[in-house]
Amino acid sequence: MLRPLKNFTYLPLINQRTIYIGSRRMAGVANTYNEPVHIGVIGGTGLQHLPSFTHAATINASTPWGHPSSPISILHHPSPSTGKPIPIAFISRHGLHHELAPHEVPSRANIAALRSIGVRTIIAFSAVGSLQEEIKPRDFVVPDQVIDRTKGIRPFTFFEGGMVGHVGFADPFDNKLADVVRKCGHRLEGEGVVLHDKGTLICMEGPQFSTRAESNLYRSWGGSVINMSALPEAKLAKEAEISYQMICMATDYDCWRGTDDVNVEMVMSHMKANAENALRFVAGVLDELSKEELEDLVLAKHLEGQMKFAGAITGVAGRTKEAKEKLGWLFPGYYD
Ligand SMILES: CSC[C@H]1O[C@H](OP(=O)(O)O)[C@H](O)[C@@H]1O
Ligand SMILES: Nc1ncnc2[nH]cnc12
Repeated sequence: MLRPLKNFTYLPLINQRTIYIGSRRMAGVANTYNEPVHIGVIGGTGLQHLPSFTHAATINASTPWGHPSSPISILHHPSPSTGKPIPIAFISRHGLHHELAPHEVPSRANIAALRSIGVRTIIAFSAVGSLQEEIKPRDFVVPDQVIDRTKGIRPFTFFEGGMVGHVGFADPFDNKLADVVRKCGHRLEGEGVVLHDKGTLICMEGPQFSTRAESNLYRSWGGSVINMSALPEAKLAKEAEISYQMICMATDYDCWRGTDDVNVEMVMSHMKANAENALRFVAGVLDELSKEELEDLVLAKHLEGQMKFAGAITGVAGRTKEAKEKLGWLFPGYYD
């Protein structure tokens, strides 16, 4: 069994009386959850809900970096080994109705809110364009590298305003978690799921799609797939000592082929047609992560404490009160 974290801090909660599951409006779901939740899922385009899970609570979180993209839904996933419910925290990246553009997603609030309720492992889902012929629309990719083509307009770090931190980002995703995700994806192969084990993900600024010249440039760099959402999400997860892996589903060939240029309708129709596989993939990963032998991975024991030192480069005399307060909220006890 996963144990409660030490130093667990509860979120300030705001009363909420109404929650949404799928298209159903439900009243009376709890607005607090008194156990730590270790696994988070961030749903992207076309994956705004995880409808097959039991909805245990809806948390309206507030962080020093604002409110997350959506209320956090606490979902119960039955552990395949014990049958006991494992709680999962779900956030819809673009809001409950896709009202947030990629550059408007409050990634710091999303990551900070998830960490504050105990989350140490995040599975993030994304609809991506394919930059390679062999990655066909509806194929899944577990990327292992990222090229940053955002434009510096999104807040991208927790360490600023009087406390400097430098975290390693050579591997933007968590290799151990990636292995679990790949294993689960391969189990579904032959049932309509095609999985590519690796890939370089280009994260562009958007919200406009790429020009043809850009698309060809990214191909010449060895890019496999493209989206607008991996960054700063993956950077912030790394800073927050959270094990993070993105699962990508190709929805188009961007515009490099010269025919069938990407548009929103194309993305949504592939997402809709393959949503069942996407949900099965995520559920399979959650099944696996619920196993007792993966407890240390789920708790990201291998990352624990790394920011104590990475964030202590600023001498005590140089630290501002505001930075100390904000980082103290994220990492209770680290910089006392
Ligand atoms: C609707 S097409 C562009 C949009 O789709 C992807 O979203 P997400 O990564 O959240 O699934 C892409 O990153 C863009 O935000
Ligand atoms: N071609 C594309 N470019 C950027 N983000 C995307 N998301 C889905 N398809 C995309």
